[in-house]
Amino acid sequence: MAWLQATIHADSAVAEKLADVLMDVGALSATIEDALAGTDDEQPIFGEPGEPVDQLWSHSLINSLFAEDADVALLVTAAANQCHIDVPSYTVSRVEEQDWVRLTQSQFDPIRISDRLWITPTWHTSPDPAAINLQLDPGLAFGTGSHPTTRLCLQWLDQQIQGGETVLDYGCGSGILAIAALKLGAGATRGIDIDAQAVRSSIDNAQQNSVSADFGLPDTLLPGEYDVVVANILANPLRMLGELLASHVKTGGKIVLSGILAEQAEELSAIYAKWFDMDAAVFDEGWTRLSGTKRP
Ligand SMILES: C[S@@+](CC[C@H](N)C(=O)[O-])C[C@H]1O[C@@H](n2cnc3c(N)ncnc32)[C@H](O)[C@@H]1O
Repeated sequence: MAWLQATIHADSAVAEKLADVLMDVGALSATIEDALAGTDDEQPIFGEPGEPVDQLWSHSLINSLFAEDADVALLVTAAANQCHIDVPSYTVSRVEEQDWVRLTQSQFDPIRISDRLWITPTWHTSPDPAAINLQLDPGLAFGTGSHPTTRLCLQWLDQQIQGGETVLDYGCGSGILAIAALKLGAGATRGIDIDAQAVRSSIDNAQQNSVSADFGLPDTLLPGEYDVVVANILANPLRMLGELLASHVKTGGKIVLSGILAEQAEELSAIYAKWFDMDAAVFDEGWTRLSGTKRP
């Protein structure tokens, strides 16, 4: 089996509408990308939870798949007519069927966090069987270890967990931080997420790694103080959650915050300095980790 893929150059003002109409006229899929991705002129677009992104790239490409026997020229023309635009320039190529599972798996290699900590997909053998190995597959929840925000937190846990600490992972996603903390020797660990799918993924991933942590939605979090609270969420929720997160850290305990862009670090650090003696920020690929020690 094979498909036809049309790569369509679209004016950003109509790209979204054109992609929708392509689906209406018979495309099997239509995704919009930055036409300049991978070049010096690529345009990063950042979104925050609760702040919808209404921005599109200035030059967009629509990649649209059609059945092998579809008349792509006819369908693209019909879609352009419905959008009241000239037929855009496009190319058509043939996409052969592949072993998609194998292809996807080949894109995820084991990730080295430190000499002693690796994140390894279940279909790989661990590069260092003597190391602490988290077995984690890409799934429906954020947190495979490949993103700098997660890596920054994993590095902190790797360097700071001594053994026996209680840890709260707020915004647990795949559960990667809670699971890593346990594997590194932490004691009772709790993970919280607003997304029920993330809570389910965390429970599955903990089982996969033979560790036991409690995961739940925010309303399951009882008052109580932890030695460490780690939250890789994004600046906007972290601004609002300061009081709550601080209330869950013991005096002398640690807060670890990630998901913060470098330019947001100073402002976030000032907010959390209300409760914590803040450490110097650590940066990775434009992202920041903040940490601090709770004052009495
Ligand atoms: C960037 S992911 C981090 C996942 C994982 N902890 C990691 O480090 O890779 C952020 C997670 O926080 C969750 N989240 C966002 N806002 C939240 C909130 N207000 N309360 C709890 N969880 C939240 C999201 O659903 C998402 O799973």
